[in-house]
Amino acid sequence: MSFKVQPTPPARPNRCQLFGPGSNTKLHPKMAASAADVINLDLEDAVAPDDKPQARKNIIEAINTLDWGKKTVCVRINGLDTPYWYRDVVEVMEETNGRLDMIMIPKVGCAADVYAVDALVSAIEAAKGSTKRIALEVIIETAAGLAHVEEIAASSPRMQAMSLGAADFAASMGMSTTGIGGTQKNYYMLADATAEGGERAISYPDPWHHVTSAIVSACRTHGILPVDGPYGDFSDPEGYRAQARRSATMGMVGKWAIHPNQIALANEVFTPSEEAVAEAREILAAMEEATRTGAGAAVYKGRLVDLASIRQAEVIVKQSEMIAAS
Ligand SMILES: CC(C)(COP(=O)(O)OP(=O)(O)OC[C@H]1O[C@@H](n2cnc3c(N)ncnc32)[C@H](O)[C@@H]1OP(=O)(O)O)[C@@H](O)C(=O)NCCC(=O)NCCSC(=O)C[C@H](O)C(=O)O
Ligand SMILES: [Mg+2]
Repeated sequence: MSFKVQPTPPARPNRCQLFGPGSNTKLHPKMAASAADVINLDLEDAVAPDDKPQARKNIIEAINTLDWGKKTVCVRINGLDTPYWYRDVVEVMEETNGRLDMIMIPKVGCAADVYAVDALVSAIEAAKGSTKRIALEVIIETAAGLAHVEEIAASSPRMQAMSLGAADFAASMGMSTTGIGGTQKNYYMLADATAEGGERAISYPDPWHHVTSAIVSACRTHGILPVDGPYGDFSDPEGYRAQARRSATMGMVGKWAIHPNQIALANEVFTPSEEAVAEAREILAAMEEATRTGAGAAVYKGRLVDLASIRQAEVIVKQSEMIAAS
């Protein structure tokens, strides 16, 4: 272990982030009543340019009047390369009544992008005399975002979460796909022609593996929640579940939903199952017994468990306890 202790991320559930355009007021009460942990009211790509001013007003109205329960309420502002973003921050922060929790910055490419928003947010908080500190979440969805992911994670004490935006990421990287998340039909492995059995098996690796791993590593280093972004085909629950399971296995804590039928899937995958929690507790018990007898390792169901297994098991138990307490 490094002398620098790995910081713990914010202890709040972030299994599902439900998105909805600020321009579609019909969706806002449904979002508030949903089972998502985080709500992302969107001013960016789901809102047409001419609709941005009205979308800001709608979002302010929704934040001020709807019952959001214990949800984390977040507004996605426009990118820093647009003329919209500063008014997004100013209007939403000045005209909401304290229920806003977080601002999401899309297409972040370097730490200075976060610094700029942090400066504006700080000035508005000071001017309002607000004691609540608005958190920041960023989306890694450009080549520059990936190249600078670690400095972005370290950019501000307001940083709470970092999401992967698969669609913009694919575009920025020049990837030959229009799919949003999931495996891609032209990204496949073909078994060696000389392999036994005749038929050449096809498998589909995860094209998002590298950026997912980079986000998780940057987030874990700096105590931030790593989150998987959208899965565009909301009529494909199995595809969503498979993508979410891969992300969870890689260390992400949740995933976006762009349609209500994805919420339960995210909550299912990112809530440790009773079976997983029971097994983790058994591993902890086995290691406690081993430690008591002076051994550094033990055998659990025919496999080795050691001190690292304690840390792995604790991740599952702590996550389950945090979700139960929320
Ligand atoms: C995608 C949609 C436009 C589909 O909407 P719709 O045609 O209304 O779907 P349904 O008829 O199947 O809806 C069934 C009921 O569910 C309600 N609904 C739909 N969407 C939502 C929602 N997001 N939150 C809450 N409730 C919702 C409908 O009103 C129906 O209700 P009822 O009539 O009472 O039965 C729509 O789902 C939508 O707008 N989704 C959000 C799109 C969005 O925000 N996109 C931005 C995020 S993804 C992104 O930006 C990419 C990323 O940045 C990247 O780069 O990867
Ligand atoms: Mg995007």
